[in-house]
Amino acid sequence: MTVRLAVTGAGGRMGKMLIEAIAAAPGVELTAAIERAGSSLIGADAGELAGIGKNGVAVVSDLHEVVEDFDVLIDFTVPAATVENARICADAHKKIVIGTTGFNEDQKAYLLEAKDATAMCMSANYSSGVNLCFKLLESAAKILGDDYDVEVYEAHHRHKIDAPSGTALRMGEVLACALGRDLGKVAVYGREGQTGARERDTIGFATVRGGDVVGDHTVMFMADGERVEISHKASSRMSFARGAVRAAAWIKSKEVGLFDMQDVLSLR
Ligand SMILES: NC(=O)C1=CN([C@@H]2O[C@H](COP(=O)(O)OP(=O)(O)OC[C@H]3O[C@@H](n4cnc5c(N)ncnc54)[C@H](OP(=O)(O)O)[C@@H]3O)[C@@H](O)[C@H]2O)C=CC1
Ligand SMILES: O=C(O)C1=N[C@H](C(=O)O)C[C@H](O)C1
Repeated sequence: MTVRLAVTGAGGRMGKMLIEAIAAAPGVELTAAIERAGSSLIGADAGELAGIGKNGVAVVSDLHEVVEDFDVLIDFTVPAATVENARICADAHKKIVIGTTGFNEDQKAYLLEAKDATAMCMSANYSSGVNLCFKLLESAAKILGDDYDVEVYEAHHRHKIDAPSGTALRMGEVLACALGRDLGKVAVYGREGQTGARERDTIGFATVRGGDVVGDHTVMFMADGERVEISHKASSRMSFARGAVRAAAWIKSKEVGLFDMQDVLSLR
């Protein structure tokens, strides 16, 4: 049976890409598109908005209005909006795929609670390539161990509002877990001034913002005499959108619980 999908943030960079990806994927259809109240896009045709021609789905401003019209919501917006949308989905027992990054601790705790009421998939990155990198990083960290200094670099477009990227932070978590460290204690978010020599167990993060960079991530494992780098470079948001649509089709059959793209790709 066709899985009915809704997209919040329909006019955003990822929203438009998701509408296009849904139109191209088998077994799914777009049945609702939502933008923020007051947006000039309310009432527009979602297909036209995404540049793929009319699809007959009008953009609305209130998720409640269309909550019975879809099976799974795909949400790539901002943290406050995602938390509110997750609450509405949990109350209505609708599944949700979350791509938004930059949540604070309270927002994360709230989302963790919502998993008891519905099935949620939450990933900082829905591309298959990045999810492969998470596995490679785990292996590399276990094999290279404490003899190598580990640092995470990321670059994104000038419009990105959170830093480090959700993907970089997830990479940090994967590395810390594989190395038996607590990321909260060992993370260093940028360096400036008289920092002193690098402390052995730290995991550093470096952030670059500018232009139209879709998303670059590199983890460096550095020792005396050699360096290993594991890199991913996204050149189109379609890689994220296809993954999120795949996750939405996958999560339709789940009842409750919190999942991520590693579950969808059977990488656990
Ligand atoms: N997990 C993954 O694979 C990926 C995650 N992301 C994440 O997805 C999120 C969105 O990225 P991107 O599409 O580039 O961002 P955009 O700014 O292009 O899109 C965000 C959308 O959310 C809407 N929005 C903003 N504030 C609110 C609000 N308060 N209530 C309802 N809607 C709101 C915006 O509307 P308006 O324009 O009117 O403000 C816009 O349509 C980011 O957190 C980003 O990090 C991005 C790519 C991949
Ligand atoms: O904001 C973006 O653009 C992206 N955000 C995600 C993140 O924060 O990791 C994923 C991707 O790199 C693009």
